[in-house]
Amino acid sequence: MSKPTPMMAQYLKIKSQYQDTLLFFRLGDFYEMFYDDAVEASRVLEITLTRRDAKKDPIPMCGVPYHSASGYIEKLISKGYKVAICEQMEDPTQTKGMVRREVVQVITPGTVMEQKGMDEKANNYILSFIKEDGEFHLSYCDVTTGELKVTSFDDETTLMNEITTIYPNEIIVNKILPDNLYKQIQLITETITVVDSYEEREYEVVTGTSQSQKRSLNYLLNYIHDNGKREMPHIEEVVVYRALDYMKMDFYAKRNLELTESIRLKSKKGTLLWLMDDTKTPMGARRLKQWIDRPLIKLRDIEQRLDAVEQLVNGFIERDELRSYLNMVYDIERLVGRVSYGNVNAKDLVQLNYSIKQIPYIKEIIERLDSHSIDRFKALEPLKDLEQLLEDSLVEDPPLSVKEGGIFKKGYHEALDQYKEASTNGKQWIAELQLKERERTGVKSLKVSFNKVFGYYIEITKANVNNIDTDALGYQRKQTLSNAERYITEELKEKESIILGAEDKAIELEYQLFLELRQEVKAYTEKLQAQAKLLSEIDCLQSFAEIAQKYHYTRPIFSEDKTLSLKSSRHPVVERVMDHNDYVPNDCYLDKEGFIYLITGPNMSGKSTYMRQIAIISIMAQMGAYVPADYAQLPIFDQIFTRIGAADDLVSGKSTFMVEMLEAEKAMVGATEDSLIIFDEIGRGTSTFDGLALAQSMIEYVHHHTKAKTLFSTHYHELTHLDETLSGLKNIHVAAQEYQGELIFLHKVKEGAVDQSYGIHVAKLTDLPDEIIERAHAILQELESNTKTEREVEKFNQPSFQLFEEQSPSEIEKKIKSIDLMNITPIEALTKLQEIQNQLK
Ligand SMILES: Nc1ncnc2c1ncn2[C@@H]1O[C@H](COP(=O)(O)OP(=O)(O)OP(=O)(O)O)[C@@H](O)[C@H]1O
Repeated sequence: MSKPTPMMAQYLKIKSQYQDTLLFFRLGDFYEMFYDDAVEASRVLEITLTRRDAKKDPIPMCGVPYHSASGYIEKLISKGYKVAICEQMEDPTQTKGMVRREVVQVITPGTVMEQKGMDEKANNYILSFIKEDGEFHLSYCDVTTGELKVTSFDDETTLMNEITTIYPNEIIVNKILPDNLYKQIQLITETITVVDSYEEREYEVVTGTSQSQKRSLNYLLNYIHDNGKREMPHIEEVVVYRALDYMKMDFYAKRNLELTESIRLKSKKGTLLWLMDDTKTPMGARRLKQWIDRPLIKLRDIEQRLDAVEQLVNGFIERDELRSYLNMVYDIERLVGRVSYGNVNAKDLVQLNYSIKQIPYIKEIIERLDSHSIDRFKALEPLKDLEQLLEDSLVEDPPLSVKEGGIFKKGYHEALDQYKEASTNGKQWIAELQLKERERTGVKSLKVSFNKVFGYYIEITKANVNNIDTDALGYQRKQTLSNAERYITEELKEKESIILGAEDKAIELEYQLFLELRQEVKAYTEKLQAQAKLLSEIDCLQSFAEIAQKYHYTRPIFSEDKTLSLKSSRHPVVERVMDHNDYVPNDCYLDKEGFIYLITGPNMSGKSTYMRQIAIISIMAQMGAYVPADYAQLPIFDQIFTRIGAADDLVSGKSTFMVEMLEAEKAMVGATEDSLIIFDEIGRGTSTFDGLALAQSMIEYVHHHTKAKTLFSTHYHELTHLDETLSGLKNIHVAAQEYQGELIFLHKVKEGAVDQSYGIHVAKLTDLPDEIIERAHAILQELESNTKTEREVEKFNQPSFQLFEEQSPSEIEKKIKSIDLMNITPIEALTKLQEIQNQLK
C-alpha cells in the first residue's frame, strides 16, 4: 500500500481510536466512510459503494449527505451498530492546510437520544454488570429519561432474570464473559461492549452505593459520558433496589404468560400490557410496563395502589377529568432529557410548557379525592416560574430548527425587536419603492424583487426598456435576461444592507437567546423529573381504574392463610378478544390443605387458558390493579414458575425436552410454599412412561416438600389416581360434551377427572383429510382393546410403579400403608413386621 494522503492519514488515526464504530467522517457537505466501514454501511444502508484513488490503491468508500444523515444513522443504530460522528472543527475557508477534525459524539444503541422509530412507550436501557467476590453488581440507565438503578445479587439465575426484565439495547461488561453466558446474553441483546480498562471517576449521582456497585456504575456512566461527550445533568440520583423486593418471574414465565410480548407475533397486541394500557402519556405507558415486569410483594405497597385505584373507580367524574388533562401532557421525562443533552428545540419547549400548565388542574383533582393513598401525589407542584418564562418567550408554533429564527415573541428581548423592526420596516420601504418607481417610469409591470445572488433589484421587461432613460433615473444595469433587464440603485443597496444585516443579526441573536433559555430550563431538571414521576404513576392508576370499570373487574383481597379463592374469574386478554358474553368464567379454590390441582380435559377445552388466567390474576393483583373476577382472595406470591408449550430455544443448543426439564428443575428447586407453579402437560416430550414417571415424581415432590400452589394439566389419565395418596391434590377437569360424534367445548371447570382426550375429535375440527381421521379412529380402537395386555406387561417390568395397579390394594398393603411411621417406636415396628411376615407365610 502506498503512503496515504494527509487526509487519509488523519482518517486512519481517528479511526484507530474508534475501532468498534462506523466512523462518519465529515468532508464538506458529506459524511464519508472508508474501507470496511464503507463496505458494511453501503450494504446495510443500500447506498452506492465507490472507490477513492481508483488508479493506485482503490479505497472502498461511501457517503451520505450531511443534512440527511440522521435517518441513515438511525437505521444503523437500530441494527445494533455504533456510529462515531467526526466533524470539521474549523471553517475550511478560513484554514490553511488540513482542517482539524474530531469525533464529537458516538451514538450507540444504548445511548441514542432520539430516533424516529424509538418506541415512546418503552424505555431504552443500557446495562452494565460486574462480578466481584462471587457477587453480581448490575446497573442500568435510560439516557433519554435519566433513570439510573443498581442492584446486587449472587446467582446467575437472577442475573438472567434481571437482564430479560430490563431488556437493554446495549450491555457493557468489564471483561470477556464465559462463553455460555455471553451466548445467552447475546440472545437478548445484540450489542455487547467489552470494556477492558477501568477508570475511577467521581459521580455525584452514585452516593449511597457499595464499592462494588460504584464500580459497576462507573463502567456504565463512563461509557455514557465518553460517547455523549458532554455533561448530562438529567441523569438522576441512582436508586438502589433488590430483585427480592418484587415478585420473581423468569424470562419463560413472562413470555409464556404473554405479559408484554405475544409469543407468536412478538408484538404488544394480545398481551397483558396491551390490555392494561389505557394510559394517556408515554411516561405512564413506560411506568406501566415497569409495573408489569415487577409486581409487588409487600402488602402495604399493594394496598396503597389499590386504595388509589378504588378512589378513581368510584370517582368517575374525577377520573374523566384527569384523563382529559393527562391527555394534554407530553413526554416530560424525555423533553427534560433533551434539554439537558442539548438537542431540544423550541417546539419541544412549547410542549413542555403546555404540559406543566396541566399540573395545577391535575393537582386540584387529586386533592378532591380524599384518601391517604393519594397523599403522595400532593407533592404535585405547579411550576409557575418556568411556565411564565416559557410563556413570555416562545411563540405558539415555532419552527423545528433553532438556527433560522422565528422562535421568540415580540416584547421578549429589546434588541431582537429592534432588528426585526428594521427588517420589517425595510421590507415595507421596498414595497413602497415599487409603487414609486412604477410612477416615475410609467412602466406598470416594473417589479422590485429579491434573489440570493444579487439581493434586491428592479426588473423591467425588454419591451419597456427603450421607453425610459435609465441613466437619468440612476439605474445601474446588473443583469440582462432574454426578456428583461435588472437594475440596482444606490438607495436600494443601502436599504438592502440594513434589511439583510438586521435579519442576520436577529437570527443569530435568537439562537443565542435560545441557548440561554435552554440553560434556564435546565435548572428545573430535577423538579420536572419529580413531577414527571408523579404524573406517570397517576396515569397508571387511572388506567387501572378505567379498565376495572370498562371490563367489570373487582378489587382483590389478600389472605393471610395463603388461601386462593376466585369466583367467576376470567382470562382478561382472551375475554377481551372474544365477546365478553362468550367467555365462560370459572372458580378456583386452593389453600394450605389442598394446593395442587391436577387438570384434565380434552384438547382445546381451555386448560392452558384456565391456568394462565390464575397466574395473570395474581400478577394484576400484585401490581395493585383490579382483577377479572367477581370475587378474588389471593395469597401474595413470591414467585411464579411456568412450563407451558414447546420452547424454541434452539440457539442455545438445547432440545425442547431438555429445556422443559431445565424449566421444571428451576421450579422444583426454586419454589417455596408461597410460589405458584404452572405446569402444562409436563413430560409429553418423551416416551409415555418416562413422561408419566417424571410427571408423577414432580407432583409428589411438590406435594411433600415444596408445597407451592400448583396447577398441573395433563393428558396422562393415570395420574388422576394420585388423589388417593396425595391429600393435597385435587382432580378437576374442563368439561366438554360429545354430541352426535361432535365435541362441544363447555370451557367449564368442574370437580373430578375425565378419562378421555378426544384428540381425534379435535383433529376433526381441522381440515385434515377424512381418511386420516377414520384411520386414527380405527387405530385408537385397536389400541384400546390391547391396552389391558400392554399394561400387564408394563406392570411386570416396573413392579414398583404403583400407578398402573388397577385392582384394589391387598390386606397386607393396607396394613403397611396404615402404619403411622412418625408415631411408632422401633419395638412396635418390629412387632408389626413380624405380624406381616406371619401373614405372608
Ligand atoms: N373459559 C373459556 N371461555 C371461552 N372460551 C375459552 C375458555 N377457555 C378457553 N377458551 C377457548 O378455547 C381455546 C383453547 O383453549 P386452551 O388452549 O386453553 O385449551 P387446552 O385445553 O389447553 O388445549 P390443549 O390440551 O390442546 O393444549 C382458547 O383459545 C379459547 O379461545
